[in-house]
Amino acid sequence: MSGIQMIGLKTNALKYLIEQLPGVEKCSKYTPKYHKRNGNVSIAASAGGHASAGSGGSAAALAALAAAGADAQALLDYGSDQDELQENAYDCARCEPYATRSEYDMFSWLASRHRKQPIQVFVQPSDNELVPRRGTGSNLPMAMKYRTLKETYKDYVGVFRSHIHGRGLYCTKDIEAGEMVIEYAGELIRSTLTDKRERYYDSRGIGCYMFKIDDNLVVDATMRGNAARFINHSCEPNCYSKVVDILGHKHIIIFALRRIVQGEELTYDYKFPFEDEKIPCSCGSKRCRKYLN
Ligand SMILES: C[S@@+](CC[C@H](N)C(=O)[O-])C[C@H]1O[C@@H](n2cnc3c(N)ncnc32)[C@H](O)[C@@H]1O
Repeated sequence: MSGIQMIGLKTNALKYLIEQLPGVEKCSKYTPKYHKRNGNVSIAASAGGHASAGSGGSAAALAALAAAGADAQALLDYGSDQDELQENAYDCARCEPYATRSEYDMFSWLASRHRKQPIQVFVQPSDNELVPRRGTGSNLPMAMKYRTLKETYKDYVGVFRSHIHGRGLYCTKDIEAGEMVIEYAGELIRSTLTDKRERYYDSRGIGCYMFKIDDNLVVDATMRGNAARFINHSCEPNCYSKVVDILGHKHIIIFALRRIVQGEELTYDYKFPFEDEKIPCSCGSKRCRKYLN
């Protein structure tokens, strides 16, 4: 098998596409099969590009081309009036950076509208139905519940595009009231460091994700964290956050305020302090306070 065959250049579908590339008319040694020069088109180049087989093809092709009208002609003319092809500044289109993505936001793809969100399924369990538990809402010691949470939380949550803001965390499997949902994980830092870090993140255009534990400690989830950092605020939330002492260490745990069904966005009240510079709230709840702070 020749190299040309191996990369598929002998397949008709590829020939059909390549012959439409801008600048192709400059390949003087190549005779186009489908997109003949000067608008002289073969059968397969008709209208939608679907090859019509059989002998009466040329008449059908002409009819189809006439039906396609200006569009087909525009396709054939494409590139013919371009004198020089532009060189790619990065040598190759594959090396070109994405123009629409923020340079430092590694997770902007999570908000893609092409990521299918979990479908909401409202099934109320009947009173005598045994609700499956995963040991994060039971009367077990906090350390045991926390261990179960670490092992299971990824089965229950997922990050998707949010109607509230950017990305949000969604419930992918029903969660019972009182259960641990996820830990707000990150780097535990002294609060004296936060201003310096915030300035650094701002200067680099990096979105800053921090959660205050108390006056001395802050969890910085900006560079090292988990999906909890994508939880949006709601004035009527379905979760709440609580600082929990587990074996002598402080952890921020997000708990379910009520039963949450698959497909619901998880939210908690940020309880931001009142400030003059307002952040408008878009939680959309009936009891929305209009601002986050
Ligand atoms: C921890 S992030 C939440 C994740 C964020 N949606 C993202 O995609 O990165 C917190 C920021 O999200 C925005 N946000 C969260 N909840 C909001 C709400 N209800 N209304 C408006 N903006 C909100 C605010 O800019 C807030 O500072």
